[in-house]
Amino acid sequence: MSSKQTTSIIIGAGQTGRGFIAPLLKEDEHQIIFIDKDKELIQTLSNKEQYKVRYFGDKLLPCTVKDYYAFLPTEDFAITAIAKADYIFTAVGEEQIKNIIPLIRKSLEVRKSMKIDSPLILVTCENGVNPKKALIEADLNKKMIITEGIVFCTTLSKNKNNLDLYSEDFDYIPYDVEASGKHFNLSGFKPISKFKNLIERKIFTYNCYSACISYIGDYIGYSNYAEAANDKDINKLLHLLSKPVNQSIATHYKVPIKEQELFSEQAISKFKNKEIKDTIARNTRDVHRKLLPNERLIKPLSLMKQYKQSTNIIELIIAAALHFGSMNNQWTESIDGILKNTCKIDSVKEREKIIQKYHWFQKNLPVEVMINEENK
Ligand SMILES: NC(=O)c1ccc[n+]([C@@H]2O[C@H](COP(=O)([O-])OP(=O)(O)OC[C@H]3O[C@@H](n4cnc5c(N)ncnc54)[C@H](O)[C@@H]3O)[C@@H](O)[C@H]2O)c1
Ligand SMILES: O=P(O)(O)OC[C@@H](O)[C@@H](O)[C@H](O)[C@H](O)CO
Repeated sequence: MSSKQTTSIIIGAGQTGRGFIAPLLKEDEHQIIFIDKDKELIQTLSNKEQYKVRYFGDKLLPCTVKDYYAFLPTEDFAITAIAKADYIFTAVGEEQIKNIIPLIRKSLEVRKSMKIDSPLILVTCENGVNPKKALIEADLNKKMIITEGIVFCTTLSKNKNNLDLYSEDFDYIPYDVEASGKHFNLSGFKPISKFKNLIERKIFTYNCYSACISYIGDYIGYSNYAEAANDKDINKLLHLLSKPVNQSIATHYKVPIKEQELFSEQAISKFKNKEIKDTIARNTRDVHRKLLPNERLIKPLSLMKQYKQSTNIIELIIAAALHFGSMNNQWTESIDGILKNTCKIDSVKEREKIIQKYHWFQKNLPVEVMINEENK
């Protein structure tokens, strides 16, 4: 296909795949092949032959990504390309990982028939505490190296019809070196030991705050994410939320409190940065996923309980997420049913506490009043 040294497949040619992972892979070394289930996107990528990634604040020169191929997962070219590849990076969303298994299985069979002995390396680049789980359960780790990366970088596309994107200037993806069993010889990828701790801290700090900003921001009426993050009441909430988040995370993951506080401050200052034109809509997406027990809201709640921290504010954010789901017709069950069956909160008393706050949102109570209630 090409004379470049390394063939790298990016499954998921959306914001992160196209705008963050592709520019990280050095153009002169990597033959990039995008695989995406969106037919229109694949057609546009193939027709336009190149696109630009600009950087928030416009202080850096844009990067042009070109000389790539783009296929649908159903095309034979996709199977052959994966069969011959060195690396696969996924950026499809954690819940979509299970759907790429048949494609990878077929490709591994073809790889075997081609007698390619070198190991195929897959790095998930998804938000979530265990994105590789479905791949391991499908036993794919016996035939390839599977590891996880963390995406700290925000990358946004304007709309579906425009390939160009805006991204933060982030030059690496931390990856789990223990799971991969080796250091990759890849610039842009940084080996991390005790990776599970870092990915969990990231989801329970950064993404927990992002849920606070976006679900409360949506309730107040914001559509611009940074504007919501700078709102006076949301700031107060972030301040109140960060205390139990930092205490419980520092204790649970055995990191110095100062280190966790710095991590937390970095998250808040990123989200308040008005140069990053993020939207409330992108951050509120998939509310059901965000309410799962191992996710950004329920897991911090259980850590706070475990380490005897105040749970008032996180309960309020959970209530805001439930309210968002109701307003957007996301539930077929009662709120109690969601708390019991999706969030897996067994205690009736605890569910009642959250439902009471959910009613505050249903009654349109001002956020300031809710904060005062919580601080009584
Ligand atoms: N965009 C960001 O700023 C950002 C930041 C941190 C983490 N992430 C994470 O990166 C991942 C991707 O997010 P995104 O923002 O790029 O989403 P996105 O919706 O922009 O892109 C996802 C792409 O994956 C494709 N896709 C979905 N299922 C597929 C499948 N089964 N086979 C092939 N293609 C499939 C979609 O068609 C889409 O083009 C998510 O896990 C997200 O949480 C994104
Ligand atoms: O991508 P999601 O839907 O899991 O979460 C939305 C945001 O919280 C997320 O994309 C953050 O902006 C990103 O993880 C940077 O911290």
